Amino acid sequence: MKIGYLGPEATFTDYAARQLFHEAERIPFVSIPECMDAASEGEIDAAIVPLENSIEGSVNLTVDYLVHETDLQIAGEAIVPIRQHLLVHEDNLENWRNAELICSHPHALAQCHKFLHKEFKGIPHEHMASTAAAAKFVKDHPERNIAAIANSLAAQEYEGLAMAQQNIHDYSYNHTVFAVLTRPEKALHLDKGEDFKTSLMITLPSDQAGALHQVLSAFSWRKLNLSKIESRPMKTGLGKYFFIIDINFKMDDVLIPGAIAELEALGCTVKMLGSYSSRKI
Ligand SMILES: O=C(O)C(=O)Cc1ccccc1
Repeated sequence: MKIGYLGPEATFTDYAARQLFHEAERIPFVSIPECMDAASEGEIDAAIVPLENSIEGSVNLTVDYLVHETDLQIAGEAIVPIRQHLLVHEDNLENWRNAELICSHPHALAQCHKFLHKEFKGIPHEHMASTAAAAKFVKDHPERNIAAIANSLAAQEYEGLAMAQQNIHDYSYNHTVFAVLTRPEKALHLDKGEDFKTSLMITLPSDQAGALHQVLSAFSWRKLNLSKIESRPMKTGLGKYFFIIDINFKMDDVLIPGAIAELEALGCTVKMLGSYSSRKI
């Protein structure tokens, strides 16, 4: 089995992939869209990508690409604790406080905002495609006093890096949800998690007073508990949004199909994004 992930080696996504698929061939991709395209085109069996973070919220690139650009479905999710560290080239270890540039994935930089504000006020940040891409960049440029924010796996994998500061994330409860995405027809066996979820993308009929209220009541009177409701721009004009709704319930024959039929009768369009189990790793 071939599993694609946001690379290079030693990203948090790679860590999630290693935990979820012990035997699989893991293939790194330089960006989330490239990884998802490879899954859509059948080059890989599944794509693992970050979906949501407890500090920063949804990974919009993943959500938008999933909804607008692919027909992939969520086959499972894994919740991973995130610990961020400051990595420098070992030649610069003594001098890490004078680093002239801090690079990482935008979410990692945001998760360490207080630390960066305290230790590196006024020092520029450079956004990279992933934390491990930043770690590799620092490893490849020993002549520059620069630092990466990345995980301990990256500190081990990229020889020449040293951990200047450990656990620099601002909040101890820092978790990311990684999604396993597959083509709809692909049956993928994943170890069952503790919880089940069903995710829907819903667009409301335009200019109808109380439409969102009616949508929510379709779930409410069926006692379908929602764990997320989020709006994202349709990208077709200002003020046009769709909703992502997560139901804490596995797809069944009665309740969820009934709710979907009710929403469609209200004039909503509904797209199933997946019904899957959620695991903590
Ligand atoms: O960049 C990585 O390592 C990723 O896997 C994406 C990410 C970035 C920050 C927190 C969690 C996941």
